[in-house]
Amino acid sequence: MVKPPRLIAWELTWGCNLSCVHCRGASTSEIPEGELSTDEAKHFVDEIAEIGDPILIITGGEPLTRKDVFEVARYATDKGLRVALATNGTLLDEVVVKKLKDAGVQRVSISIDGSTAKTHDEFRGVPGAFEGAMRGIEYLKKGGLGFQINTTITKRNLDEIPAILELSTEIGAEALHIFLLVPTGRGKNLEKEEIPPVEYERVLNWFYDQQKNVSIQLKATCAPHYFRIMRQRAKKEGIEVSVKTHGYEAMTRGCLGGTSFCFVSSTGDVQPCGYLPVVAGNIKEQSFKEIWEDSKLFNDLRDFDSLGGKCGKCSYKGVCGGCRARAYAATGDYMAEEPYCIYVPR
Ligand code: HEM
Ligand SMILES: C[C@H]1O[C@@H](n2cnc3c(N)ncnc32)[C@H](O)[C@@H]1O
Ligand code: MET
Ligand code: SF4
Repeated sequence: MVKPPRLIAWELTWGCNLSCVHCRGASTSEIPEGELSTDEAKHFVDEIAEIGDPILIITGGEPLTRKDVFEVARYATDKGLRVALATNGTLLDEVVVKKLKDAGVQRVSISIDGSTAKTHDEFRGVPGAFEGAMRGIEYLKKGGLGFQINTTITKRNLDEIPAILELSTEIGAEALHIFLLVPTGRGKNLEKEEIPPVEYERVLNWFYDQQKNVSIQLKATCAPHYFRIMRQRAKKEGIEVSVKTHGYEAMTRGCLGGTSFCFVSSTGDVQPCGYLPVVAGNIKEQSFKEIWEDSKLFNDLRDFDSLGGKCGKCSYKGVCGGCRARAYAATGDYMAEEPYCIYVPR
């Protein structure tokens, strides 16, 4: 039996008020064609609830540009899903925060891609984006809604990551989740902004060390090599990786796409993640259950022994798996080896 997903990121709309250089989405101010209607959105929630009770991350585009976001969130909460909202923060105010709370939203993520307004605004394409996000965070705090910071690491902000961690702690974030740039969507020509593999190794080792120094939760998302590094470091320290020593990170793995996570686009395409533009099926044409359980794409991704190149030979393939989106961006084959890993399997 195929286990249901534990986490679904749902691009409720691709409409957005910012224009970030790296965005995986189309994210324009135009009204997207073929976007799920409110009824279709609710039907999708019904289908998810039929097979499980995952964390549902309502994302975008900018989900707060869609008027029925609260109605859809409420509906999902009532169906027993744990709802989180991913936003750039600029459209939050007192009323919006109250509506999110009333809809049962449990946590909000705010994207911060620079420790200063200059870096963040240049990244996000709109002056005032940083100030808007900080203002949004104040509203969340006043309204008593917990939040986490999501940061995408690129060459531009690599040196600011320690300052972003400090800022996240200072402003009272519950967690800092780091993402590593995937050159896809509008960011597809940003290969030159990806940090080189040795820098990945360095920043992820730094991240491992920080978990011992700070009280907020740190999580490496879209950085599958972290889970190898965690085990290599623990081995050196002479400790076993367990929930007791490494918390939640001990129970999860690098790439979750297709095994316990999937992404659903604004038009209903089901993908392993938002950065991998390969479609398993569309929920307007097939049931979500059928797509999740039976599609070739998801079944390929569940078979770690079919991974190509060095990922297939690696003893860490069970805990890492490489970034399938980066492999696809580099080669056109989503099962190919992760191109940004320096580890040589023995
Ligand atoms: C509860 C609050 C949380 C929020 C607000 C949040 C937010 C996000 C966002 C915004 C994304 C990117 C999705 C996208 O737009 O493509 C994401 C991705 C992801 N998150 Fe979280 N997250 C939360 C909790 C968690 C937890 C508890 C986990 C534990 C497994 C998790 C694991 C992931 C994974 C695996 C991805 C996949 C990224 C991808 O492949 O597209 N998140 N999360
Ligand atoms: C939902 C989160 O995904 C990030 N995000 C958007 N596009 C990309 C990309 N191409 N690569 C990595 N992260 C990305 C956003 O900055 C936000 O923090
Ligand atoms: N627009 C939101 C953000 O910037 C969520 C989706 S980003 C692809 O965090
Ligand atoms: S990353 Fe988020 S805020 Fe930025 S353009 Fe994309 S959807 Fe909009």
